[in-house]
Amino acid sequence: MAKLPIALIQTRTPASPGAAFAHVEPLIREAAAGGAKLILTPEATNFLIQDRAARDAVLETQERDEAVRKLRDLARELGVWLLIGSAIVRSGHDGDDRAANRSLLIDAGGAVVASYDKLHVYDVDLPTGERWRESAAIRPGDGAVVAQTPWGGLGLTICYDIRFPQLHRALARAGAMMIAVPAAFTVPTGEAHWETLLRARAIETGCYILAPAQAGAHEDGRRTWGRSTVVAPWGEVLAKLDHDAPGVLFAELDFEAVTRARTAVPQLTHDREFTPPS
Ligand SMILES: O=C(O)CNC(=O)[C@H](CS)NC(=O)CCC(=O)C(=O)O
Repeated sequence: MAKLPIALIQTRTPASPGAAFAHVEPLIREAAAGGAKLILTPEATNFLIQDRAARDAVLETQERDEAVRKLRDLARELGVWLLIGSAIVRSGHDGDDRAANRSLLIDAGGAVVASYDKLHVYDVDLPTGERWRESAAIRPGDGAVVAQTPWGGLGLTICYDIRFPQLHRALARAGAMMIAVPAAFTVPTGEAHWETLLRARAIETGCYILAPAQAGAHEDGRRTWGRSTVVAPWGEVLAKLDHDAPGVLFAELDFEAVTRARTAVPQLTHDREFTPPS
């Protein structure tokens, strides 16, 4: 099969959907002009805000969110597939006013062809004093998704999901050849864990890992790690933005590398049932 030219977009997303679209649009145009057929953006592409009241003031449904609508039009105009790594949108669940942290896969005609709500939410107290309670504002999803693309299965995950290897294994066993890991990693955990986690998930699954990241000092005062990365199925870093500025990262995926990795080490067929430790 022919090789697939892709691009990861690294963003420093602002705090409103209008500004967020204006920020990401030229980067996506650059990616398409460079030949990418599949373009992936980070977690929280439609706005990045910590403050709950400020977030609620701009929160919209997936259909009404300004950035999501304009990104769908842009995918159609450019004739590319676009993974909105995530958009923060109304979850649509009665009696739960929390949002969904949702990946949306847009086809080259602008249609939403797959969506995934982040499963694992980031409730963590870091040694640096940074405190995160994502569950207060985000309703976690409850299903895993392998989206079908013209090039093969694309497993959908978001950020903190990278720490749960069983999810990735399930995606690979269900046909994923690539796994998306759109992120907004914190700086201390990015420095210590980011590349190692991405490489480990690639090695364990024999999938390409595509990890577009939020980067740098955001409007709302937070800092994210950046370092958007593509890892090949054998575990080597194929491409990386080694900084925390916005940018475009190009790579070419060769799915024969998936077959080669899985033939060399057929671990996905070697899972065993076992008695749990007591
Ligand atoms: O809330 C938003 O606007 C966007 N979402 C995030 O920033 C999320 C939840 S707070 N961040 C992570 O999952 C970081 C994970 C991480 O850093 C790790 O696993 O170490």
